[in-house]
Amino acid sequence: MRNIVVGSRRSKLALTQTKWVINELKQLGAPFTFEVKEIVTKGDRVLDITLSKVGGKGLFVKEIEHELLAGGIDMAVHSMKDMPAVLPEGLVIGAVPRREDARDVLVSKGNRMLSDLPPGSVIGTSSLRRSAQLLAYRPDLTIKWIRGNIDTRLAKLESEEYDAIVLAAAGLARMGWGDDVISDYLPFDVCVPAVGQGALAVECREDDDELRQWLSRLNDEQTERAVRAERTFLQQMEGGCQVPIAGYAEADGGMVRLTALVASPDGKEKYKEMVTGADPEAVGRQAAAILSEQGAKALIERVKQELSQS
Ligand SMILES: NCc1[nH]cc(CCC(=O)O)c1CC(=O)O
Repeated sequence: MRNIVVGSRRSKLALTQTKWVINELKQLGAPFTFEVKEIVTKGDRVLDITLSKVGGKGLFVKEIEHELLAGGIDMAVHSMKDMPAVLPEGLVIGAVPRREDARDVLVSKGNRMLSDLPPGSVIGTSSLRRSAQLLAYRPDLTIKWIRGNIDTRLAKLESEEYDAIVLAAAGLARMGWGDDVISDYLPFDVCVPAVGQGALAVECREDDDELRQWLSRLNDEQTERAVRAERTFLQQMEGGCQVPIAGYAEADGGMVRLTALVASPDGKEKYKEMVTGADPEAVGRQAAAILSEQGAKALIERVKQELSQS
C-alpha cells in the first residue's frame, strides 16, 4: 500500500485540518497509509514581525510547496486564505472541500456585540482587512495589533489590554470552539471575509494521478467555484497584502455571486461591488475591473508608493 506523506504546519489548527482531510480520505476508502510530517514555516518563526513586512501570506506556504516539489511530502492541507493567488509550476489544488462558515466573529470581554462595544474599545487584530472594515463601521474603535495562533489570541484577550478580538468562525469551529466563546457573528455587509476564508486547499503534485483521483472525491464543486471567483479577483487586484482586500462568493446552481471590496487602511475610502455570473473567473475579473475603475487601483498604487517612501 502506498504511504502518503502529508506535510503540515505545527499549529493546532493546521494539524487538526490535516487530520480531518486524512480521515475523510480514509472514509472514502482510499488505499493509502498516511504519515504526517511537521514543517516549521517562516511565517511560524517570525511571529514578532508584522507579516506584511516579511513577505505576506506566502510565508506559511512556500516551504511546504518546496517539499512537495522535492518529493519530501506528497500532499499538504492549507487554509485557502493563506494560499497565494498563483501556484508554482507542477503543483495543483487537488481538492477544495466543502466550506465552513466564512464569517468573521467577535470574541469580546463581557460577551458584547460589535454594536454594543463602548466608544474607544480596543480591538485586537493583525488583519488590515478586518481593521479597515471595523473602522468603516465604527470609526471610534481603537485597533491594536495582535499575533499568534488562535489559542494564543484567546489567551491574550483575557490577559492583555484588549476589549475584543476578531477571528474567523471557521478556525474556531475546526478547533472545537463555537457559540461558547463567540460574542457576535459579523454579517457579510459589515465585514466581507478574506478571499478563501473558511475553505481548505489540498495541494499535491500535478502529475500524481493516483492521489488526485482520490482527492477529486473530496472536492466540493460549489465551494471550488466560489473560491475561484474570489481568487481571480485577488490575483487581478495585485494588491499584495499592503491594502485591505476582501472577497466572498457564493455559488448556487450555475451562478456565482461575488462581493468584492478594497478599502484604505483607515476605512475611510471604500470600494465595494457585487457581481453575478455563470463563469467564476469572468466574475472575478469583472469585479476587479469595476473596483479598479472606481478608484481601487489608484488607491493600491498610492499605498504602495507611501510604503516604498517610508
Ligand atoms: N490568519 C490566519 C488564519 N488562517 C486561517 C485561519 C482559520 C480560518 C480559515 O480557514 O479561514 C486563520 C485564523 C483566523 O483568521 O482567525
